[in-house]
Amino acid sequence: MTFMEKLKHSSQVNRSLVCVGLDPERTKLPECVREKEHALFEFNRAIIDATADWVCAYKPQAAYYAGQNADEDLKLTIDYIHERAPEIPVILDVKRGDIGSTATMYAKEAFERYNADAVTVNPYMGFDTLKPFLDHADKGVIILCRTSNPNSGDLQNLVCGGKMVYEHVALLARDRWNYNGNAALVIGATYPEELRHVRELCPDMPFLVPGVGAQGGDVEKVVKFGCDRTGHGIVINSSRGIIYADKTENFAAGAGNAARELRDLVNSFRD
Ligand SMILES: O=c1ccn([C@@H]2O[C@H](COP(=O)(O)O)[C@@H](O)[C@H]2O)c(=O)[nH]1
Repeated sequence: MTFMEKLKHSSQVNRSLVCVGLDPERTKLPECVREKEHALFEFNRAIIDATADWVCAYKPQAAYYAGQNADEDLKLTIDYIHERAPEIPVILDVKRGDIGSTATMYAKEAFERYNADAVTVNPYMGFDTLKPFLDHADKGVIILCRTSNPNSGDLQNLVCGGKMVYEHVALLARDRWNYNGNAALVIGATYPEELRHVRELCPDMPFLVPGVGAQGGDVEKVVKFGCDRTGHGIVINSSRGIIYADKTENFAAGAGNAARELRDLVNSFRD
């Protein structure tokens, strides 16, 4: 199955538009796992077991593994998701972007070394830097468009040629970069009006929407403005809001409850 087919299937089977962000920070882990070998993986494994029935995707953010000298934990985590919940796609959040020859190696890293189903990419350097990812027709390529952070408008809202930069990105993704039907966009939950606008520009494209939970995005607006005409088309990510819902040794059950509650809240706003 391609990433797009897998995502459609998992969101239907689990009736979910929720993605759990697997962004574990060693110092924040409960004591019962912190000292274990491969502590990040052990933490993730318990979270995956507790949430697999409530989500449509998992999104490990690569920085949490690279920054804590834990690449092996990332590999173990992705392998475990494929084994334990093979129907749920893995989005590797790395926001890559570099010249074509280097991008080819980044694509190999994401899709061959880590066996991710989809990857996030930064479009700042243009099409030739995205092509090595987009050419993997079975993999998802999720392009930063209007990101959730406070200063995302510094560049993304600049007007050139009568349109803002993020609008150019959305139109390029729709008209030029989606030649394999595997492109998607990142739109932050913290910018619901922009989400509404990009949905108008790209009625059929899937969106990864981070920024609910810890960043305070409005779930109702995300669902109402972001869903496509079939009531799908968005993957709503929450990382800290789910994985740290309970900081005790009952953390996994707490994450399971938080994921189920977010799924149900999202579904309460779907048509
Ligand atoms: O615009 C963006 C793009 C990516 N992210 C990533 O999503 C999660 C959000 O974590 P929370 O704990 O739910 O705030 C994190 O991995 C970011 O790197 C984003 O927040 N905004």
